[in-house]
Amino acid sequence: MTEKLRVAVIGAGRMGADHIARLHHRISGAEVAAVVDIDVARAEAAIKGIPGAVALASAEEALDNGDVNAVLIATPGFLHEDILFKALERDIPILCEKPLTPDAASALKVVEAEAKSGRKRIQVGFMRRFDAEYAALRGIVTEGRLGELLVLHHQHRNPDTPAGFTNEMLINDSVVHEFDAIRFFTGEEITSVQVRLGKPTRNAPEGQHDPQHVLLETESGVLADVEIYVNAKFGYEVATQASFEDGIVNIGNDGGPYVRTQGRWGGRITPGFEERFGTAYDVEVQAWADAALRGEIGGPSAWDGYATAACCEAGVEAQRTGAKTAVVLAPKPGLYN
Ligand SMILES: NC(=O)C1=CN([C@@H]2O[C@H](COP(=O)(O)OP(=O)(O)OC[C@H]3O[C@@H](n4cnc5c(N)ncnc54)[C@H](O)[C@@H]3O)[C@@H](O)[C@H]2O)C=CC1
Ligand SMILES: O=C1[C@@H](O)[C@H](O)[C@@H](O)[C@H](O)[C@H]1O
Repeated sequence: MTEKLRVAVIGAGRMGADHIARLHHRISGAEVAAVVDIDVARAEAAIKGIPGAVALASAEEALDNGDVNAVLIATPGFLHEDILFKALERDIPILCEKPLTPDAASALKVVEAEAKSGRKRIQVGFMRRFDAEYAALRGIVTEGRLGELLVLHHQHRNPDTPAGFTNEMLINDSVVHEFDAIRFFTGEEITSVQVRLGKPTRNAPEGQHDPQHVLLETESGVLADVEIYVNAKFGYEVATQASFEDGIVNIGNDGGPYVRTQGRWGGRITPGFEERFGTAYDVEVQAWADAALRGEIGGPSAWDGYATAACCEAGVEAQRTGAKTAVVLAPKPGLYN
């Protein structure tokens, strides 16, 4: 049995660099063995101060490296499929940043390949499941102490978007987390998606309609709505209000110390996802490492990656047509039950 994960991190950009620091400083049972980036200077900068780590220019090279026994994929989503297949072939633990792949057909191919192998190796980076408040809301649903969950209201607000963030990316990059969170809270699949485009902000770049309102339904009829607003300027805020038969639960609203000083009162809004979900990412990666050392996964599976990809596909179609669009899933392989 492996005693330590020797991880190849593929992609050393915003998220990859954050995961490299986490693996190096805070995660036990796992170390950075290699960092891959097409921008080799970036990979070299990322391994500085990490003894024994090497900078490489391709995922193939990393996966062929005898010192590597696990992989964390943090390249843009359209590059995930190829690396996933190579890593599955090597039968090593995989933590794949969301999205699993950018479309349902390719995600299903990954699910089918893993199911054929008979063992789950892929964990998908839906870190919100590891946030204490998300887990608490899921706990309230499963305990049933507030009765049935009826309606979910989600807000997903980013201060701004990186260059090249397209209209579809509001769904594929951002709302994908809400699809997963709604599936997580309810324990159900999403059955339909509708997208409404209202009055846009002047702060959105050319070609991007922001904000958007996404309306969803789950198998038992729970209704959910998501305000996705990615040029909201004021800070990074991701919150949910859940209506139950016997109560209302809010998570993700500004917490932290409420300070009164020098004639002012208030707190701080997190500037980005690294700060808002920093602890959740730590817990996520630790859960992955612990489970991988037991030969298991410790969080959302390739099926979750596939199901959310199918929601995104319906969402992008709904963005275009404005119509309520069904989410149709392939039969779930027994491995994921
Ligand atoms: N869970 C979460 O909250 C978040 C997840 N993500 C996900 O993380 C992944 C990476 O996103 P970011 O770090 O924001 O992107 P980024 O653009 O900052 O970084 C991507 C890196 O991959 C490198 N790269 C591109 N092609 C490559 C190739 N063929 N081989 C090796 N390296 C290559 C780029 O040079 C760059 O350094 C995406 O899947 C994204 O959806 C991103 C932000 C937050
Ligand atoms: O995954 C993420 C980004 O890719 C995405 O662009 C943001 O909207 C999300 O809040 C963040 O968690």
